[in-house]
Amino acid sequence: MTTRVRPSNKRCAVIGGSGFLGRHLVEKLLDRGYSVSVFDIRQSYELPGVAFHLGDLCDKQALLPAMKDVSLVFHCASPAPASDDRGLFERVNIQGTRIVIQACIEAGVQKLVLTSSASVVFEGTDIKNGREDLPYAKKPIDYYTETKIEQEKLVLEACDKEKGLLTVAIRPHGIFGPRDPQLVPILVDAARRGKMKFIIGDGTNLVDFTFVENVVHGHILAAERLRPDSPICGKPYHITNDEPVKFWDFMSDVLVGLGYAAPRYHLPYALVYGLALLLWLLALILRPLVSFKPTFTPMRVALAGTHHYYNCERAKQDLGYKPVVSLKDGIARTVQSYPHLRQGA
Ligand SMILES: NC(=O)C1=CN([C@@H]2O[C@H](COP(=O)(O)OP(=O)(O)OC[C@H]3O[C@@H](n4cnc5c(N)ncnc54)[C@H](O)[C@@H]3O)[C@@H](O)[C@H]2O)C=CC1
Ligand SMILES: CC(C)=CCC[C@@H](C)[C@H]1CC[C@H]2C3=C(CC[C@]12C)[C@@]1(C)CCC(=O)C[C@@H]1CC3
Repeated sequence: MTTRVRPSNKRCAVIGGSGFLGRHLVEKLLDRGYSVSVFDIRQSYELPGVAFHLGDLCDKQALLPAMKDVSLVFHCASPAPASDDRGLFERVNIQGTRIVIQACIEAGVQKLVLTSSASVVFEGTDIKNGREDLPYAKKPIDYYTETKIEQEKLVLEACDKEKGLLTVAIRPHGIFGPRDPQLVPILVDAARRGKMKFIIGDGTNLVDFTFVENVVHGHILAAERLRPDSPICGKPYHITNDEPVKFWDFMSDVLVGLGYAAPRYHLPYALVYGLALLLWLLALILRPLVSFKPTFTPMRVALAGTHHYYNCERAKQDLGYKPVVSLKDGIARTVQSYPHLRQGA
């Protein structure tokens, strides 16, 4: 008779562990005494106690060694939203996630925690205090969102106590913090090119921006509370800073903190959205001839000009979640961490 070795509770794998969120998650898991395998297409750092497995998550044979003797898998890999590559999003976020689930089952993994996104319910119009029971976006605003929806459905539907795989999805929103490759660098690049003088709309729209350590905290709570008898199995959870802020106040705080001027002049939302749509279409048509990436994509304009903030009461109730870093401290720590992006640097 063969006895199956039950994977140790403190052994986990982070798919996408070389990324912004993934690396913060790995660091916190190590602090908490986990041993960690990272699976990613690239290795962006080295840390004692972390075993790197390089490969594409669409390749099950490459994934399996990273899941050996692992009881818990975090899946936080995705192509960057800015890539706007439909084929890539479908391959990685949909087909790849199916493969991740199959690999978890084959490897005897007991828990799978997906990093989804609160944007799975966002269609470009206001969301105020949105709860998890809002329907998925029927008209997702871009391919990234479209495939994040399918990815979340796949993972939550895979929750099967009989088969021994428990799943949960974390839906963060607007993650920011040290080493973020997206929000602050894109913002500073736009400011340096003189494109951050304008406020889109009246500037009163409230949005969630979530400090990365709060997102990590939500993931770890979910992983540790995920048990066959817990109410969290197969459910999505909003994880935010629980401090909705005016989009343009947040942008101004980051810009001013880095020595740039805050945006001042107002432009009508509909005009900017229309222009962004036109530019996006133009870029699509001209793609075979010239490649240019507009800074103000329809998705970014929609995010900059509408309310989108989410209620995280369910995470508080079921996970015992409470943000560990305030927005003010998060912004201060973020600004401090980018000396090379300061005005004049
Ligand atoms: N940054 C944000 O504001 C938000 C991010 N999310 C989600 O959080 C997760 C992490 O995002 P970030 O850390 O911001 O992105 P990131 O781009 O820094 O990290 C993603 C990682 O996934 C890896 N990856 C991509 N394709 C892969 C593949 N085929 N096989 C293996 N690894 C692959 C990349 O190499 C990268 O290291 C993603 O699932 C994203 O959808 C959700 C809400 C907001
Ligand atoms: C229009 C403008 C002022 C752009 C500069 C900032 C933007 C780059 C960010 C503002 C909100 C951010 C955001 C995301 C990416 C970066 C921003 C557009 C996400 C799309 C990342 C992936 C998600 O799942 C949702 C995020 C929502 C907020």
